[in-house]
Amino acid sequence: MSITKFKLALIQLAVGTNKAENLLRAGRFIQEAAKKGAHLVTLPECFNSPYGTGYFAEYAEQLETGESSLALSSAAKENKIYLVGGSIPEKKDGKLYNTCTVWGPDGGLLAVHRKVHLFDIDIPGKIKFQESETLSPGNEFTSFQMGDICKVGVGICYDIRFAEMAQIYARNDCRLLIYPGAFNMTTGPAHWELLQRCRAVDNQVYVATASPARSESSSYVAWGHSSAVSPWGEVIASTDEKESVVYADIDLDFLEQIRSQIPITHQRRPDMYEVVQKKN
Ligand SMILES: NC(=O)CCC(=O)C(=O)O
Repeated sequence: MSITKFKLALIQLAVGTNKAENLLRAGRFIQEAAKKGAHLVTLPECFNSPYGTGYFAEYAEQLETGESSLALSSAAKENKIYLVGGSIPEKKDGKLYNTCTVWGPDGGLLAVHRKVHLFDIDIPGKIKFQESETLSPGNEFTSFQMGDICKVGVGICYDIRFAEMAQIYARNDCRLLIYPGAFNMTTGPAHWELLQRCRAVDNQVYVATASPARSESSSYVAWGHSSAVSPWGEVIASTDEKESVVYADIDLDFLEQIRSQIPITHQRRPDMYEVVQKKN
């Protein structure tokens, strides 16, 4: 019989300018989460580097040889967990990406997600951010199979705003969507929880986010509030802005119950509308 319940840990890491220290801290929290029974652990967006276009080139690594990949692979293996490695600035073929790697309990690389939707916004007097000044977008959807438990879809931060991507993951059998992310002090209070609850209710899936902890002295001040939301749209675990680990119990029987009670999957009208996946 396959497992239908497991513990998810979301590490809201205090990320600083010292990469080695970021990796060490992440390793310690991963170990703590595994000891507390987490089967799947997630780090935040840009967990090895401060988040900002001025930092990406300096902190970027190649996935095959980088110290962050090595640290994540070892942490997954030593703690026998599935690990969504937040994201890091990646250098590949002369370009930079915002990239999430996923590791299995044997330390093997299970999936690579390069942020598909770059965070380019301009809210006058509040925040202007242009990831595309230095980063290139990824061009693939990314999911991974967590043993025989469930399939998990991966997006990075701004990706959560694109409902079609979540719909495609759900249609492809993902029951949990994970978004390492770093919303800010303008869009965070307005949209962070709302978007997670929307993606969860629309698709009847669990949705989880992991943010860096807030640092008022950073050039980009993160909102924090790493959370998990159930397919009912309820926030089942969350935190404030400080460094912490959020634990959530994922219950796939509950998810199936909701899907059978409100069977929207079978009630769609493809004769009237359709979301089409054009790439893998
Ligand atoms: N790092 C990001 O993609 C930030 C996204 C964000 O803050 C938003 O409002 O969307």
